[in-house]
Amino acid sequence: MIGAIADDFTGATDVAVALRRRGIRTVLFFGLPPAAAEPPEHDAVVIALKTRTAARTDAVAQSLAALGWLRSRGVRQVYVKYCSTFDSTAEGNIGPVLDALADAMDVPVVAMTPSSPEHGRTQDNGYLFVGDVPLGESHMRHHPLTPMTDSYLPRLLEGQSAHRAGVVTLAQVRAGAIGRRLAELRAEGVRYALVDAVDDADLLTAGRALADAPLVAGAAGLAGGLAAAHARSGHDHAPAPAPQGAAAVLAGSCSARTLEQVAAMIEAGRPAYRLDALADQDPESLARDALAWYDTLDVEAGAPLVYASADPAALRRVQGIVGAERSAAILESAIGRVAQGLVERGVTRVISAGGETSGAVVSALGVPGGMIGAEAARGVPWIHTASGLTLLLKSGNFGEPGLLVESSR
Ligand SMILES: Nc1ncnc2c1ncn2[C@@H]1O[C@H](COP(=O)(O)OP(=O)(O)O)[C@@H](O)[C@H]1O
Ligand SMILES: O=C(O)[C@@H](O)C(=O)COP(=O)(O)O
Repeated sequence: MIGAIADDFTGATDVAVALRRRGIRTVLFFGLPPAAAEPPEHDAVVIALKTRTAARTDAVAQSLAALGWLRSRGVRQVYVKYCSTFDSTAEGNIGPVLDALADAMDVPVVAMTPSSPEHGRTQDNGYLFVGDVPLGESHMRHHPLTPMTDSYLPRLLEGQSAHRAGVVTLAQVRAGAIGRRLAELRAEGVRYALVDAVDDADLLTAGRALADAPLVAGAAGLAGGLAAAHARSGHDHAPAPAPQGAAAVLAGSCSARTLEQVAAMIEAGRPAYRLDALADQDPESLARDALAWYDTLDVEAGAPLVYASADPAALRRVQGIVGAERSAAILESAIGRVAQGLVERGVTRVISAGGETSGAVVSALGVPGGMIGAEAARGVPWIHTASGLTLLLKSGNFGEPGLLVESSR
């Protein structure tokens, strides 16, 4: 059985659906599952944590607790899911969490890659690319919480870890030499092996080579490679019907793709309300005003959008005046409260854009987990919860420009 520990909620849905696509029955928990949790029959568990930007000690403690839960359930392989754009700060948590898990599991070498070619993320010679652009020159340099300005993965990881990092080159991957290279790195005392992968075939090769590794890390791409190696069936599941019910969209991502999707909602004439942390720094009153606006809407107007998303210039202005962490915390808290208010008013389909934002929404709604349903976009599945709510937690950069409009019809 595979057990994945994801550092944010959208990443968790992304890795869960990568497993499910290969016929692996996957249960998703938001937060640490209770000790006595009895999920339906499954082959994989994904535990969604909100540790990407948490304090280090907290991120490590939560990840170790998740490891303990997974081990108590007999998990054979642990997968640490981080972002395909390696989102983290210099004080970030990818290194410390991996250090702690590898120590706890006594694993000498951990292979990993953020490569996810279907989303345009590829790793070559240890450098991460977003499309044709090195990560540090991509739009990720403007991220509100984890601006990425370096593209060389071993340096990024070593900056956060007590251990050294090396590369398994594309030539070694394609020559079937991953195992040999891992043994070499281990002999040199290098703990982390960043595996080059520029297409899906490379990820399948890596998945086969790592099928028995106790601890592996990366984005959803390599999890898909491992899933293929463990697959119950080689086929995608038949698409389930898209959910129905009153919908609302909440957007807190400032990623380039989300900005396009927010603009598409506004262009489509959907009612849209902007949460402005410059005008009001009290999450409670921000949310109260947004809900008062919602109460005036005509149901015929279509599913509404409540958003904080801002372009890089507007974001810099807010962060300069209110502070980056403070403005993010205010807006996440406000969006969580809006989500609660919307559900109290009868919304049953909650669509949320952004990883941190989705964590805030799901936590405010108190949803313990769910089953993975149809994909509204690649890596963006509907999540069916026991309470009857359906959730779409969209990674900031995922989905076509029309995704928010279409999923909320
Ligand atoms: N206008 C804004 N000013 C300051 N921070 C913002 C603004 N809009 C959103 N944020 C914050 O930016 C962060 C975006 O992160 P996240 O939701 O993870 O998006 P992504 O998936 O694109 O990384 C959130 O913490 C959110 O509250
Ligand atoms: O790996 C990815 O790109 C996603 O699964 C993911 O983690 C995205 O995070 P957010 O952009 O913060 O939603």
